[in-house]
Amino acid sequence: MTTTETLSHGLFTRGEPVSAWTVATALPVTYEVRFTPRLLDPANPALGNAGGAGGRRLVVVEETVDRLYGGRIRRWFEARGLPYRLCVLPAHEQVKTMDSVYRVVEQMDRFGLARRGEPVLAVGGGVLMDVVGLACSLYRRSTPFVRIPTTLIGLVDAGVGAKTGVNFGDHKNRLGTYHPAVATLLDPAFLATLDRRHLGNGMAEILKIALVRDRRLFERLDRDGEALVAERFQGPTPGGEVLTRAVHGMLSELQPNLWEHRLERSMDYGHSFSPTVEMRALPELLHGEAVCLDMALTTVIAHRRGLLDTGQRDRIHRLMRRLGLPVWHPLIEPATLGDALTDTVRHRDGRQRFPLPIGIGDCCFVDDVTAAELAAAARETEELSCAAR
Ligand SMILES: NC(=O)c1ccc[n+]([C@@H]2O[C@H](COP(=O)([O-])OP(=O)(O)OC[C@H]3O[C@@H](n4cnc5c(N)ncnc54)[C@H](O)[C@@H]3O)[C@@H](O)[C@H]2O)c1
Ligand SMILES: O=C(CO)[C@@H](O)[C@H](O)[C@H](O)[C@H](O)COP(=O)(O)O
Ligand SMILES: [Co+2]
Repeated sequence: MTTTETLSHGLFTRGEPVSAWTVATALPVTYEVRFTPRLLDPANPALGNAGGAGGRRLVVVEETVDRLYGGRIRRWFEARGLPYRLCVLPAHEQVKTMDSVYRVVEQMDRFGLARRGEPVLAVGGGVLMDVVGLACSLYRRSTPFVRIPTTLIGLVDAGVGAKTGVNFGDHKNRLGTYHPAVATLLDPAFLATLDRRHLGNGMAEILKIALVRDRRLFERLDRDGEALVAERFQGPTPGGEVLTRAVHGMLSELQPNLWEHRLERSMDYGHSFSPTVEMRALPELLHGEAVCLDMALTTVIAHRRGLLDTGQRDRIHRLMRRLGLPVWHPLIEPATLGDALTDTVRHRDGRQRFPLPIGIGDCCFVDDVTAAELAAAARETEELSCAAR
């Protein structure tokens, strides 16, 4: 058995007869998230430059978005004489499955996608982002893609992180990868056609960020949230600070722990019980609505623990209602919460690691929430919800 004295790159032996190797390397990842107004203006080159100019583009567009913007997208490419193919994909929670991923992979094969120089463009909401992202992370073991989010959740959350995924059986996001897009282009103009319910849905993920790390963002939501939803971020009420603070807050939390080696994650707030609740209610509840139910319950738990006062609890619930979001639902009950607790503990490697708000704008993590505490909090949340009607 030879003894290796020299250490080749990343391969370590210890000067003994070689029978075991340790391979260590780092995977450098850089990606850009940029506000890109007037994205579909043919004078704006961003759509074709993102991820590197040149080459053809496979453009995967969610079917509603194609109906609303597909003509402008086609005209953008044709005005510039750039070769492209547009693939229209139905993308909503009930088709967030591997079958949708395979549909994208089939289009990638038919297009004859080059491995590195032809990033796929994903244009749609969070479901489309997650499906196309997963297809790109699997295709030839990693294919670049560019995200163009068209919903509020997409703009501030699904479009800016590293996660891709689909549901499997009754389990939310059970299959997925960490595969950030090479670039995300944010154009709030897409919100002009987003319905009110989906705007409120996105506000829930912005409220998540505000409650655990950004009190000023909460103040902006409290002051302007209803008007921003009514105006779809296109009116006189200034929405730029809300969107910018939301994206900045998300990226500030994601960047240092992008692969989630640490499972105490403030961006998990609102996502301890919501995955189970969302999937059991499907298709009744949107993702953000389930997240809001989770936050309304955990706000009550935090209040019962003295982490925030009665005025703060009631102010948070009041804002949720003003944004058109639910504060309580029949699935917020002991059996469902118990099942959610069990699955979340598995997801967090054996501990609860529940983010709980401290006042408004900060959070801590706890591992000792009991079934009795959950049951009492669920009852109190229902009572508060009934009293507010
Ligand atoms: N990967 C992540 O980090 C991450 C983060 C947050 C949420 N998510 C996922 O995102 C999903 C929720 O995303 P979503 O709220 O965007 O839902 P969605 O993707 O289902 O889109 C919502 C609906 O809006 C329509 N739509 C999209 N853009 C439109 C526009 N500009 N105008 C009019 N209608 C438009 C679509 O047809 C769709 O029916 C969930 O599956 C959630 O798990 C992922
Ligand atoms: O919903 C998502 C991601 O899917 C985000 O809004 C959320 O903040 C976080 O990423 C949570 O960690 C939930 O993500 P997941 O691992 O359960 O998919
Ligand atoms: Co979420």
